[in-house]
This record gives sequence, structure tokens and C-alpha cells, in this order.
Amino acid sequence: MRLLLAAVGKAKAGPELDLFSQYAKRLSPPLGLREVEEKRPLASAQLKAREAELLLAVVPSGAVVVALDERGKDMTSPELAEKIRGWRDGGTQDLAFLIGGADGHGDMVRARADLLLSFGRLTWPHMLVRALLAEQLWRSQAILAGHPYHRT
Ligand SMILES: C[S@@+](CC[C@H](N)C(=O)[O-])C[C@H]1O[C@@H](n2cnc3c(N)ncnc32)[C@H](O)[C@@H]1O
Repeated sequence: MRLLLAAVGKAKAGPELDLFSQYAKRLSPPLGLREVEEKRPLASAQLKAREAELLLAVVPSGAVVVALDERGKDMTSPELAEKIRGWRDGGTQDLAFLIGGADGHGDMVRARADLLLSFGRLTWPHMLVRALLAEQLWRSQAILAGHPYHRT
């Protein structure tokens, strides 16, 4: 099962990118990263709609889509790992994670998502969410492999 992260914004060199890379490089299969950006200064509603369009354009057809959203579902790490196991064992070819921009996700992303996943009700900076996601994917892989990284 291929893993894709589609995210609004371009990462710059710095601690957030280092942290993301530290976990992303452990993942097997690797986490493909597609960054999208709308340069025009649009009003919030238009910007969210445009970013949703850009994000969904890089998602392979038939992919399972998980949109990261503070209003989404809270899960434990073992629950997320089980969800991923279910998709993998059910024959999913592409699993895509979507991270929005400063204004959050547009309705098109919410409508397309198979799961809205929350990392708690706090709002995190989007570049940090990339690192949190990469760590949780690594944790999921460790849980599914019986690796001692995750302790309950
Ligand atoms: C700065 S946040 C946007 C917050 C925006 N005001 C909103 O209402 O969604 C940018 C992106 O980071 C991700 N994000 C931020 N906090 C999150 C959380 N607690 N759980 C999951 N994703 C989060 C989401 O993908 C969000 O679209």
C-alpha cells in the first residue's frame, strides 16, 4: 500500500522539516510528499475551495483519503494502526493523508475524506502536523510489526 501526504504549503529548511524527515525516513513503504500552494491572495472561502481542489488533484483515484482536521475523530495509536491494517489487508493501493492550510480544509476535502482524523482539539501549525503524522505512521508500522517502539 503506497502512502502519500498531500499538504498545503512548501516546507523550508528548519526544525519542523528536520523532525518530519527524521520520522518519514523510517517509513516503509516511503511516504510520498506532494506540496500544493495557491499564490493568489484569495478570500478565505475561495482559498479553502482552491486548496481543496489542489490537494484532491494529487490524490490517486481510488485512494483512501484521511484528512487531518482538529474537528475530526480522536483515536489512540493502536486504533489508528488497526485502521491502517484494515485498509492494507482490504487491498487498498493508495492511502493519502491531507493537511490543510492556515484556514483549514474546504468542503470538497471533507466530502471526499474517508476519515477526518484529529490530533486533539488544539490547532497545530500545519508544518508540525506533518511531523506528528510521520511519527504516528511510524508508530503504526511499529505496532503492526510488533516492534517495541510503542509501549502501552
Ligand atoms: C493551522 S491549521 C488550520 C486551522 C484552521 N483554522 C481550521 O479551522 O481548521 C492547518 C492544518 O493543520 C492540520 N491540523 C492542525 N491542527 C490539527 C489537529 N489538532 N488535528 C488534526 N489536524 C490538525 C489540519 O490539516 C489543518 O487544516
